[in-house]
Amino acid sequence: MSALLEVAGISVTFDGYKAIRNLSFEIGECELRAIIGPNGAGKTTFMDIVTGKTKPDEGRVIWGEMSRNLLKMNEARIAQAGLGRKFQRPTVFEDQSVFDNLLMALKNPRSAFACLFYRPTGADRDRVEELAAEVGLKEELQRTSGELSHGQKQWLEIGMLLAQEPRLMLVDEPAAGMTLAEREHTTDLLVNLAKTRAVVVVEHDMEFVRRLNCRVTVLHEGSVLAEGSLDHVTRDPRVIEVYLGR
Ligand SMILES: Nc1ncnc2c1ncn2[C@@H]1O[C@H](COP(=O)(O)OP(=O)(O)OP(=O)(O)O)[C@@H](O)[C@H]1O
Repeated sequence: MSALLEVAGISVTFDGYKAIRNLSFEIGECELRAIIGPNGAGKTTFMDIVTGKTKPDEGRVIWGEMSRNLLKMNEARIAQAGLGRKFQRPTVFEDQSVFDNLLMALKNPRSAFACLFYRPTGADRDRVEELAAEVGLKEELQRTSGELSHGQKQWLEIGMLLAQEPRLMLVDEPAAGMTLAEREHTTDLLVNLAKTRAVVVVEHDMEFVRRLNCRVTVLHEGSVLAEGSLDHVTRDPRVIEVYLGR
């Protein structure tokens, strides 16, 4: 399997502290991957580098079959190239309905002129309904987004990200603050999404990661410490040491 995203030998230093050290990582098309690691392991910085928010001091970040160099692109161009990122805190427009939030997220022309005269087409409405069904919000389309539960807001934001048709979605701590039922829905949703695109989930909740039933990458001190199934990595003495030995 050829990689969709290839990160090779990246390093980043902040004020003399090496937050990422010679880190390499690959993910293929339609692969689901969990990234775990203790606080300060470099998970957020890693995602910042892949999405163009932070530039590494060294290394390569290569994307897609054309082997495009993401380090030469800014955040907006990286997003256009097909990398979508979902941050931990939902940022939906609370005063707007679920329908309108999804509609605004559709991949339509975004010039000021086009926005001013924008009227949704039948195809736009169908796509919004499809997205709502995909994330489990079909019954909530007319509700004001601010009324949704925390979990539902997260799903709405995942739907808004999906509207941009990313080939790789980076999802930061989706389970945080969710009820058990919401967590279960979210794992099913992510597993389903990874059937048609690559999904990277950064998560602390091990039960959640277990339910994802996917390959796991363990980061520690800015490098990959272990990789494999959750059972494989949690049996690794170095991983046990990092999580329990201090
Ligand atoms: N802008 C910055 N300036 C200085 N140090 C930074 C900066 N960003 C991150 N760091 C440091 O780099 C290291 C990695 O941080 P990062 O946030 O990537 O870890 P993390 O694995 O996401 O942690 P958490 O699980 O707590 O979110 C930490 O020691 C952090 O303090």
